[in-house]
Amino acid sequence: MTDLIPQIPLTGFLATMWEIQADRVRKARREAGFSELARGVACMGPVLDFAGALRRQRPSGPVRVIAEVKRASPSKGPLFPEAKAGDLAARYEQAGASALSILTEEKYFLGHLDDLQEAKGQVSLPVMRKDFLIDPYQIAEARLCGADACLLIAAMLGPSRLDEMCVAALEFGITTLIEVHGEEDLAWAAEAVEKNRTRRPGWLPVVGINARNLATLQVDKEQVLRLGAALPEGVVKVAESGIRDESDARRALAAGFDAILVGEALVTAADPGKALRDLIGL
Ligand SMILES: O=P(O)(O)OC[C@@H](O)[C@@H](O)c1c[nH]c2ccccc12
Repeated sequence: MTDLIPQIPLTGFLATMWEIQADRVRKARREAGFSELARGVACMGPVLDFAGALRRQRPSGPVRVIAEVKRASPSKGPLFPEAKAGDLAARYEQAGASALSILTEEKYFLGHLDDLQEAKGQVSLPVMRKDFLIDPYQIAEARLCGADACLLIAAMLGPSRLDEMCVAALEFGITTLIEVHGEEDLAWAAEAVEKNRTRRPGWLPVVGINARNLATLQVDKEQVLRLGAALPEGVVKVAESGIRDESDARRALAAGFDAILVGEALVTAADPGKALRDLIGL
């Protein structure tokens, strides 16, 4: 897969982001080719079990939280621009996070791949690269920077590219969090999950429902609860975006989600560790 053209028509923020990512991949490839990266990946140690860390063992168990390092967002602007990824990651771990999400997108989220490496060096939790990944090259990059998992946005990739990215992730030994927002991309995700299960029996899929539509950046919290019920069986279910307090977390749990992904409410709190502890109810 060397072409960097969207497989499906993209609008709004997703279209803008595709162009930015395609540029980044072209530039990065000039510095280090794909085969060079793949060789590096082959020398990496084992990954941590991101999916297993999120699955709730009993229905009454505490909510699993993926705590996010996010300096800024396209909708709100700067949130915690001076955040140190390693420090924040360590505070999240101490406060009881089950896994971490590290935004590596530079232009709108003020993240960097170095943040991933820095966070990974400070914690023993599974860490996910959160970005708008469009090419297997970026999955190899994630793995080389210590990621145990990476985000795949179904509405950005379309069905066949999503599947190709899943194959690359399996190859590089990294877990995927497949993110959906609506019914169409949910169907693509379900298809990709089924194919991957055939490729790797026993593979535990992780699917996230994002309350935010990434083309328009609008949030619809009810949509998450509705679509949660439509997720296939045997999938680790993650509710993403707009979760601010314990009542939001409780609603996600009641709707059958295993885990929640929280960024803004933590990074904008005076004490992110305390905000996380309150959310988990420890
Ligand atoms: O900051 P919030 O509202 O708690 O949301 C976190 C996370 O869900 C959000 O950052 C996110 C979800 N999907 C994404 C895709 C790309 C970038 C960011 C995201």
